[in-house]
Amino acid sequence: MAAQTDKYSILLPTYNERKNLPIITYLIAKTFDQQKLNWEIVIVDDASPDGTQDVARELQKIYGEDHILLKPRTGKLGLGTAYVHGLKFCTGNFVVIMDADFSHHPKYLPEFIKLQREQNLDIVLGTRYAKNGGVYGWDLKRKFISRGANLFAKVVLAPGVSDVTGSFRLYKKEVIDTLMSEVKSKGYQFQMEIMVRARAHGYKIGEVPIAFVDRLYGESKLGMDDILGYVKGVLSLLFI
Ligand SMILES: Nc1nc2c(ncn2[C@@H]2O[C@H](COP(=O)(O)OP(=O)(O)O[C@H]3O[C@H](CO)[C@@H](O)[C@H](O)[C@@H]3O)[C@@H](O)[C@H]2O)c(=O)[nH]1
Ligand SMILES: [Mg+2]
Repeated sequence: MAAQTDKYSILLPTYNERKNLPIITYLIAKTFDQQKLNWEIVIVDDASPDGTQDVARELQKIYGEDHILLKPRTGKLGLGTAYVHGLKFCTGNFVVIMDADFSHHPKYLPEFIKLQREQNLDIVLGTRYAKNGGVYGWDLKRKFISRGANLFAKVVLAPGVSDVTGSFRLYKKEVIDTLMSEVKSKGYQFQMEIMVRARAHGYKIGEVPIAFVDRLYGESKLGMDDILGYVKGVLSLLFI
């Protein structure tokens, strides 16, 4: 049931997203305003040298400090802890986690919300690996690693979802609070661990196919250590 008091907190971790932040904010604001839904964006910026925080402060003037919350940290402390930090400031009863670089396009948000409401889901995840989903802009190596990571987790842990490493997700607030308090990993296996724990809780999960488009500039820092960390992470979850 859709409640008048529903509020959506969009948790946006940023590192050098000065160019992307204004447009992504505009599209998120437009989406929620059109649907007459309460929203806020919680920006967790890790002292980006490109001036992302100056842009965030400008956006606060335009949209209001009740809509744009800036919760910076003093250095680049990583994505996993950025979520933990940002979550403390979310006041909505739903939390959306997404990237700020347009790999996760706001155009999918209405579908996430609709599906959640229809089935009273605990989690809705964006999947690249179901019909009508996809990945664009990655080289073969990164595609292979991502597919391999998902297949490995599927075979070993049977998480029951088609994309365990993606991070475009909508959660009920109490659900993400619970999961975050349990999750141990901080690296690339973070998203996977969340889904495995969600399954262990028996949470109701739905999927929306998304096209993941890689950012135009910069490159991923994914390396051999991350891959080994991921494999260890999957195996360590065998006995939760
Ligand atoms: N605050 C903060 N934000 C960060 C940091 N590192 C990255 N970010 C922000 O987190 C988002 C994702 O970072 P990317 O560097 O663009 O990640 P990616 O390589 O495209 O990886 C994506 O796909 C993976 C799965 O295939 C996902 O696991 C990952 O979360 C992300 O969605 C962006 O909004 C970026 O600005 C950090 O240390 N601190
Ligand atoms: Mg990216």
